[in-house]
Amino acid sequence: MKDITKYQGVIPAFYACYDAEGNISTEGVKALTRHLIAKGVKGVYVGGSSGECIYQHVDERKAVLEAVMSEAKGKLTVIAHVGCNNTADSVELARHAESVGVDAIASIPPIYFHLPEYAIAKYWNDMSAAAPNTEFVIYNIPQLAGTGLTMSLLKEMLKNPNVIAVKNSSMPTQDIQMFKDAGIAARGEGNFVVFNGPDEQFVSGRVIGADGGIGGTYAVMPELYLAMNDHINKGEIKQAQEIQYEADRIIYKMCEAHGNLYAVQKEILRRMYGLELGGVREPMPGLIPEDEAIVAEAQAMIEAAIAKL
Ligand SMILES: CC(=O)N[C@H](C=O)[C@@H](O)[C@H](O)[C@H](O)CO
Ligand SMILES: CC(=O)C(=O)O
Repeated sequence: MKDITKYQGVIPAFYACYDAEGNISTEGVKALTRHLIAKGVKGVYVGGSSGECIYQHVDERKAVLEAVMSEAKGKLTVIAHVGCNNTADSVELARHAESVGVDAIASIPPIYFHLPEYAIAKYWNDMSAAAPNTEFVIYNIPQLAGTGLTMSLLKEMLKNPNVIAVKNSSMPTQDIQMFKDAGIAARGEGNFVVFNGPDEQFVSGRVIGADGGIGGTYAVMPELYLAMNDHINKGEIKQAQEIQYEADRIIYKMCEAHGNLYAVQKEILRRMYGLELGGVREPMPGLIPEDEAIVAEAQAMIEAAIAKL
């Protein structure tokens, strides 16, 4: 039996942390890691979409993961997203992730070219072979990757015993149940995990069977997701739903800015906790002066929602 309890809970997607010049700030990475440990989250998902992985070099991604591990080892479940869109770099990151002791590696499928399933499976399995003692999480995010996880591809991947989970960011919550059923059919109850992706439906995802969630807005308001998760564990759906509605309104507010959602969230963390995590890398749009009111309003909404818990 695998130990899947380490994946059951609230796992914030880690934000890219930059200094004033836009270089990786390992100090920022460490500070954000300590901040999330203090908030009581289950783990972190490093180097995914929120980590701006597609805009970072291999060496930068290694430095980020090493800085996370220096604070998180033994305290958090660490899942390292290692996909780079070419096999060689992804394999290098997978090997590195295992060497620093992560719990799992994860990857999106190759993006841009729509490759056949056998090529996607080989891409993932090559990474997994470079981290043979590390569990593997399939990241399904069809609206951004341009390729969706099919049942035949999942079944092919389930032949690899390291494949422990799907992080599902597609919008139909029924996909969670479908992937989980297939995983359990292959591995047995308690041996396969599905993570909820869309934060806006964390409660629905958990209710239909997601074991936990990995999300891009957890780090800015972990209290809300931790409370939703606790309510769901106790069967208190109405209370969980009320917090979900608040979280969704906050997300919609943050998305009104000209600047990218991650830029908004990092600015809110700076204002609330003094965390200096920088902006976002171009071509993602940064904050502009007109975003001030939206940032302030979103921060006030977060503070009010936390105060109500
Ligand atoms: C499309 C996308 O980026 N999805 C993320 C991961 O699943 C979510 O966590 C979103 O960041 C979140 O739901 C806000 O829209
Ligand atoms: C949101 C998320 O899961 C990611 O950053 O990849």
